[in-house]
Amino acid sequence: MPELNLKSQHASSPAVSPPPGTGTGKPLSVTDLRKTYSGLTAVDTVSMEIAGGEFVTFLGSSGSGKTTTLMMIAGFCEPDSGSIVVGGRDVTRLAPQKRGLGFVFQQYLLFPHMTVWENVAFPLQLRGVPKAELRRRVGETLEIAGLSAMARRRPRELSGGQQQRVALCRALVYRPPVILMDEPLGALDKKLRDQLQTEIKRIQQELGLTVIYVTHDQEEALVLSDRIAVMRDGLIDQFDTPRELFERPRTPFVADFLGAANFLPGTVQQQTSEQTLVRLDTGGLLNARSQGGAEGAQIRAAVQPGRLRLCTPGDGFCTGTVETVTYVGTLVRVTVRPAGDAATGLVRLELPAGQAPVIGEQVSLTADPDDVSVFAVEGGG
Ligand SMILES: Nc1ncnc2c1ncn2[C@@H]1O[C@H](COP(=O)(O)OP(=O)(O)OP(=O)(O)O)[C@@H](O)[C@H]1O
Repeated sequence: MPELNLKSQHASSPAVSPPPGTGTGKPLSVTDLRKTYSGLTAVDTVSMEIAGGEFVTFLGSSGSGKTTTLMMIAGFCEPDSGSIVVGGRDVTRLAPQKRGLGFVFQQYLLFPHMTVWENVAFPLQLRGVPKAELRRRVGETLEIAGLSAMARRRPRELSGGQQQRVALCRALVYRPPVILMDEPLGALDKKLRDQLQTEIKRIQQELGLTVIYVTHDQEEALVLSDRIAVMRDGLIDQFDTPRELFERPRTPFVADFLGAANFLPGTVQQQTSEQTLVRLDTGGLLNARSQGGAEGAQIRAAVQPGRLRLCTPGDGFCTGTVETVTYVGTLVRVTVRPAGDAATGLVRLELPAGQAPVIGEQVSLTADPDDVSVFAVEGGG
């Protein structure tokens, strides 16, 4: 893929000058959106406010309601109730083509008999854009996506990644106020995905687009998004920045889905307004910043593998024996069998490779209270 020099252009003049009033993404708000399919609730009162120019991702496991929510915003699926407002205009009952939104799906849906140029020009022709204007816009859009040299090719003469970029161009070319993308990189291999993620993010920032993106890939969501809505069973568990989701997960599901957290069982020993002191089932004491409930309440303390550290014996909240050590580039993944409680299970750590312990070594573990979240155990006092 040709390296685009959008960064340097960004400071002075954007690579594409957005037509007045249409180039920058518009805000979007969704209120109490709900959809059921013969008794099954696919989306359950989803509400959110998205700012103009924001990149928002719906992240969740299969069947959590991501696509249904996106399709309701797009207009391809009628909500049972709720409303959708784009740039101050209520579009809830409008046909998809009247909402003026752009779409990019996993299937590229390019016209096979048309060239790249013709595919990208198509939405402008539909809208009756004058020829000179059309030529300028198609040319600019292809350039942004690094496709100018391929304008005369047909889709079958392109790689999967190139075809997906054409699909992206087709959505970008008429500068919609919001672009909706449903797993657009789902069919591509990892390397191409990484490349295109960078391209999508760069173009989005360059043009100030509002993007709503659907994926079940946590890493992709973290790389691309200003904010992520983590969905489960048709509801948004948490809608926050990647950092907040990672550092302050509000539910065990978010802690687990975002970072494959360790969950350590214990009881609240002392609760102050600032901290929770937890007596772990393994015997040690662990401080957490978040609220854990009344003293004696059963909880689970969640901490991400990358936030655990090795420490000198006696300083940590738990000791244990190293069971596995796996090198992953500059990091090492370590599992530790904690002493004191067989039910706690293995604790997973991610350490800089230079700090790797050896299998069989006795280690002590510690964590900063800011990195520990505490969740009540349902029915647990
Ligand atoms: N047309 C339909 N008819 C009946 N049930 C549907 C229909 N579309 C979706 N569902 C159901 O609604 C729920 C949410 O589906 P949805 O496709 O929104 O989930 P998703 O999070 O996008 O999943 P995936 O990642 O697998 O695409 C699922 O239980 C699904 O089976």
